[in-house]
Amino acid sequence: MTGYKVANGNGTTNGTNGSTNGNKSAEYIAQENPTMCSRDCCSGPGGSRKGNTCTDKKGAKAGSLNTEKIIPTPQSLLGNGKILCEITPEELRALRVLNEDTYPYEVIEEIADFITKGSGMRPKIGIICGSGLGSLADIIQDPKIFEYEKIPNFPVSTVEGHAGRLVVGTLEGATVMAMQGRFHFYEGYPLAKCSMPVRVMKLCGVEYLFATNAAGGINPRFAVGDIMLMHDHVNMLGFAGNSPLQGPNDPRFGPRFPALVNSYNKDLINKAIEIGKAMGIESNIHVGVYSCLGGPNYETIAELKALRMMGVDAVGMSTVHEVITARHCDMKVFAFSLITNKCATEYSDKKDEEANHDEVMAVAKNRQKACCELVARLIREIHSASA
Ligand SMILES: O=P(O)(O)O[C@H]1O[C@H](CO)[C@@H](O)[C@H]1O
Ligand SMILES: Nc1nc2[nH]cnc2c(=O)[nH]1
Repeated sequence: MTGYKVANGNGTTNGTNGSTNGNKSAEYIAQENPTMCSRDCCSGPGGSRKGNTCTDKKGAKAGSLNTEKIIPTPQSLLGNGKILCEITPEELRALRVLNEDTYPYEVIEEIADFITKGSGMRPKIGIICGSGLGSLADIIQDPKIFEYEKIPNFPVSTVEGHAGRLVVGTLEGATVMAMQGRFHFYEGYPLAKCSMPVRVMKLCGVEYLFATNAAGGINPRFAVGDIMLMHDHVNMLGFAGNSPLQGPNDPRFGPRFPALVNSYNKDLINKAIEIGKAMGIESNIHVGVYSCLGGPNYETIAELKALRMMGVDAVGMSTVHEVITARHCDMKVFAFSLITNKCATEYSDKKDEEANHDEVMAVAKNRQKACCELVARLIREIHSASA
């Protein structure tokens, strides 16, 4: 039998070993001493059935605190403390993984195997396409396409401008895999889940992460359509105590306390500057600091002023946790922001100074050619240097 326990009073399940005796049904075993009564139990905390006297001490104690907590399994379904669920062990495992904030090494390995076997490739470069920058994956040759929903244990994209496909193939001779759609914290995914695909990339064989994003320009020298090569970041979600590396550390990925100085590869930044010159867009290329906020709302003027004072040049809602995860597992990182809007740092009633996602997408579409060329040329350099 499974050893899965029904709620511990706040509605969470404690999965330990997912094995069963092979029956179609998996058995849930009710906790012996539930800390709370269910709706159907009594008139104690969470209980609604009149005249049913509960003798549970914990329930009574919680009642005196007047807290309204409910375990999600109705008492009436528990029978002898057991309920039978018509789900297979595989479904049970998938449910567990989808509800978890962390992905065990073995699950990441399974996803990576699915991709390498399905594509017949071990890509060396991983690309994450920012909002409206999905065309970075369209230039991949001989693409093998994996819809996110068909990849086992993979989240799905929910944001416009993020198609939700993984594209594996070659670009300028190098083997690459590109995420046409990333996962954001504001979609409801924990940070570890948002950046889980970076670990998949690592186990597929990826050595270089190219992370791209659409961002608001705070530096007054930046114009809409400019490209900011990231040389550092300010992790606002980290300031708030949130990290993709929270929880038990698996040393097969990296150390418990990774250093993040020099996270953004200087050689790649310098090469990109050279490429920008060769493309004739050097005045549109900057090097700067990106900051990630949780979103989905854009920033207030006071927040933008504060970010500017902190030395931030561009602001978005992504990338930082992906970079942290990539550095943790020792990948080389190149990242850039396409400046899709200028962030106002003075109060104004002008509606056109407010950021909006349609504008973000439109600018990204306009500048996709330059972004694609920059990425392709840099990949060519990496590939020819290693050949
Ligand atoms: O960072 P990417 O995914 O490029 O998208 C940016 O653009 C969206 C807001 O317009 C947010 O998701 C923000 O993070
Ligand atoms: N947080 C944030 N994300 C963005 N993505 C594109 N533009 C912006 C912006 O102005 N702020």
